[in-house]
Amino acid sequence: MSVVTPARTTAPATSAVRLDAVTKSFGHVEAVRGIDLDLAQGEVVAFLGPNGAGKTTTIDMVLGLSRPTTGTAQVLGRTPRDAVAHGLVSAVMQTGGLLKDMTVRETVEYTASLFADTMPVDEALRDAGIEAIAGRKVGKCSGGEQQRLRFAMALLPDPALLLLDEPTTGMDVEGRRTFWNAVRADAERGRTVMFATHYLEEADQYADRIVLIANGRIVADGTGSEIRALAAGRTVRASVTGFGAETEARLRAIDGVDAVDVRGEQILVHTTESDAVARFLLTETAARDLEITSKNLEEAFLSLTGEDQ
Ligand SMILES: Nc1ncnc2c1ncn2[C@@H]1O[C@H](COP(=O)(O)OP(=O)(O)OP(=O)(O)O)[C@@H](O)[C@H]1O
Repeated sequence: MSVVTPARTTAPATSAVRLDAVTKSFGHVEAVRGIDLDLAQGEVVAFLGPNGAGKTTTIDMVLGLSRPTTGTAQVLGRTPRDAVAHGLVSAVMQTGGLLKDMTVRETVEYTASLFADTMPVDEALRDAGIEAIAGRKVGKCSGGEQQRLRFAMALLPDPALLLLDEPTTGMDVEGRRTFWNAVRADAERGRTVMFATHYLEEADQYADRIVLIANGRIVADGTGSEIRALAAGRTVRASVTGFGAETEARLRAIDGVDAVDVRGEQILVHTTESDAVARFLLTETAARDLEITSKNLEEAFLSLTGEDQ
């Protein structure tokens, strides 16, 4: 494998990742149902979504491990396979691929020997924050240390794009923090990073941009605070008889209301201002059985995709 065109010399106008109307089906399962995505070079982007959302399937297509059923995937203006073959893309996966009896340094040295040209092993160890444990056997490393080791291995070809698929699953809080600080410090130097996660806090803390995915579709795309606002809302439910279009319009006009669903006598409102909505329903309509619930991220995903209806 040869290493060409480091990130900084690629034309800035080229997207790091570009997906156009990408779908992926496995038999009857539509894992990805039409994703358009454009990542600029140097962005740190979280791919956030619940189990089965289609994160891994999408990342596999960006890595060239599988092809879209329809649509196109491009990485730095090339096909994913071509980009990988040119050493432009690396990945840190959740598990696998480490030999317990080798030391951390030996593992990185061995991986480096598989490439025609790599960054110095010491530099990769340093950037991944594992210099101090370079002499330790892999089998004696914690889960977090092993992930930083995988990160060091992924850095060797100095890839323009780094993909991480739920890299901190099973790690404790401290392990997570150390891991992400290493990734973030490295990204400051211009690398594009795309990572999949279940954790809103992780996405919020370490990504510049969050792409929210559910049921194979992008349901929101924005900064951490924009996405947090979606998850921070509450759901107000009530039964109302004689709820007309004019009342519904007034309800929708209340600040903070972002979705109103009327099904027969059941009214369901998603809002960041649940007190104002409750007050309106109780004083201006014949609402009864009013209930306010916090919306967790999973519910936010479901209502955004309409899967809860
Ligand atoms: N090889 C496959 N064959 C059949 N179905 C698959 C295959 N790979 C994925 N799927 C299905 O596609 C959907 C999306 O899976 P995917 O692994 O991409 O989700 P994910 O967001 O990465 O989930 P998780 O967070 O649980 O890893 C799921 O319903 C999954 O069962």
